[in-house]
Amino acid sequence: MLHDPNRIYVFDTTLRDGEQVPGSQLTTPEKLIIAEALETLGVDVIEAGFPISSPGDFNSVVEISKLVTNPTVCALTRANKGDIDCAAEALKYAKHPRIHTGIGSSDMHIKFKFNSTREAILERAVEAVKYAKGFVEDIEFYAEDAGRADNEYLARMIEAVIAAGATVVNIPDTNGYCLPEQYGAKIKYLKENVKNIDQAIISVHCHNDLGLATANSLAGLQNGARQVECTINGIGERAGNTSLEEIVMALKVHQSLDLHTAINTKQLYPLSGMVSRMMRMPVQANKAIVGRNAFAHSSGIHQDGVLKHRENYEIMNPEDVGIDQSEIILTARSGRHALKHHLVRLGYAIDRIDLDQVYQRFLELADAKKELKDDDLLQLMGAKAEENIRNGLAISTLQVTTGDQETPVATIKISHNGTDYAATATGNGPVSATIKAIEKITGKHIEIKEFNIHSIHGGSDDVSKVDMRVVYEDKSYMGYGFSTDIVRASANAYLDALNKFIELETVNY
Ligand SMILES: CC(=O)SCCNC(=O)CCNC(=O)[C@H](O)C(C)(C)COP(=O)(O)OP(=O)(O)OC[C@H]1O[C@@H](n2cnc3c(N)ncnc32)[C@H](O)[C@@H]1OP(=O)(O)O
Ligand SMILES: CC(C)C(=O)C(=O)O
Repeated sequence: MLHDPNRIYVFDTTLRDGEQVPGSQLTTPEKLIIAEALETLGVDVIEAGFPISSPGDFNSVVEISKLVTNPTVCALTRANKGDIDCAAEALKYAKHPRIHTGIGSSDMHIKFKFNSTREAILERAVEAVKYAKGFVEDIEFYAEDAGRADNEYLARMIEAVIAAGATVVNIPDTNGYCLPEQYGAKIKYLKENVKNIDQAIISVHCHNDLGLATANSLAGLQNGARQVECTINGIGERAGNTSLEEIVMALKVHQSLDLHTAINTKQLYPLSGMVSRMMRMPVQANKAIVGRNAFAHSSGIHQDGVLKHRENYEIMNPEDVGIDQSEIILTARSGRHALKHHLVRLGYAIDRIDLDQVYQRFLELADAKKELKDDDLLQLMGAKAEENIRNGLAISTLQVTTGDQETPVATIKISHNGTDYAATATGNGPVSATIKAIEKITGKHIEIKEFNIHSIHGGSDDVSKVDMRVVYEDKSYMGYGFSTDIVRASANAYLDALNKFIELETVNY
């Protein structure tokens, strides 16, 4: 029945089981956006809803059926005629419709949910499949709570529903009860003991109550299941479902399993963000594959390892899941390699930096601030330029007079190797006077190509950040400066750029 015996069909139930999460209900237009993205992702089946549950859900199944082309559109029902009639009606525009019907299979459910017997429930299961078969060809049967069901009874039920026309048989671990070995053994048992099992695809549908949903689904696939039911970000009833991104990437990373899906993995991260925003379900930072920290390294030994060879600490390429690149986060646990990496990225000539000196001051700031961003580093480098950058130029004093009735004049003292060098210049404003005074000291013609002033937090007493791009001998250099005084911030930015290229022996004092 399957063309490729190693192909795993991905059945996405974000819009049905995922949407059962309290507070995550979606409108039909929102569901359509997600359904379209799921089609682009390459899922094989979209479980679009439970049509009998509400007019809104019915309408969503209708609209998704009209919208998508390639994936099968599936609608959930209980094992009764009313639900099945309603699902069939909702699916009437689907190019590939599937009805997903079923009933409890564990003694717990049979006794305490249905107050019934094994035989009576088996009969209802068969009747439901036969009835659904009257509407569509593709019928999936779910044996709810199969994780806790007796295997021998479960096998009888599965054999009977396949004989009645089920094309897919879903073996849900509804309560996330099983251990991977137990769940794998259950699928193996069905493969070996259901006579007509080759006439249907076995599907795994695992919940995450013990954090084992992905492991259990994998165990099921390794034992012969060929469809996996999952949700984006693993959302779903209680602790959630198998996470689509985890199962897909586990199969991709472990090529030796020789099982593959048709998922375009580069869509995983963008879709995770879309679902999280629309369903108001934040993704935990350490969530595998799509969490904020999944490709972020913050401790020095790991950062050094990643910078030397990414695979030292990454088993996947972030680009494969749609994340641009791994991140090296600067914290007090970072080492010199990570610090150096960021300084080089920001344009500092590392051979001119006293790294040990900068590192000590970096640690003090990181202990206080937890995580350092680019602006923190730039400020750190600008604040004590002379100590940070070997033979760097730094402002000792700056005196500026300006006003609308007088020509702006700047007198600046720049220190170098413990000696101050002074110059005075006029300009058409206080910044231009200051830059000209610095030019007099260096004796270089340096063109300023870009010059931006930002306030960091807002407010007139704020710290200003200046970024400046200068060109010298046909090369561009960025400089950054910080100060509560915008003239001084501008001078700091200019000197920061100069410190990246100017040869100090040639400075014209
Ligand atoms: C494991 C899962 O995730 S299953 C899917 C769960 N999702 C949902 O329940 C969301 C949608 N549900 C709903 O909108 C509503 O529960 C409805 C419309 C389905 C039913 O609403 P109500 O008719 O008011 O019944 P209610 O939900 O209170 O109780 C469920 C009834 O369905 C029966 N039932 C439960 N599962 C099945 C089944 N698979 N097949 C047949 N009957 C079932 C229960 O025994 C109970 O019947 P009873 O009234 O004879 O005791
Ligand atoms: C309806 C079935 C497939 C289900 O969601 C479960 O058993 O968890």
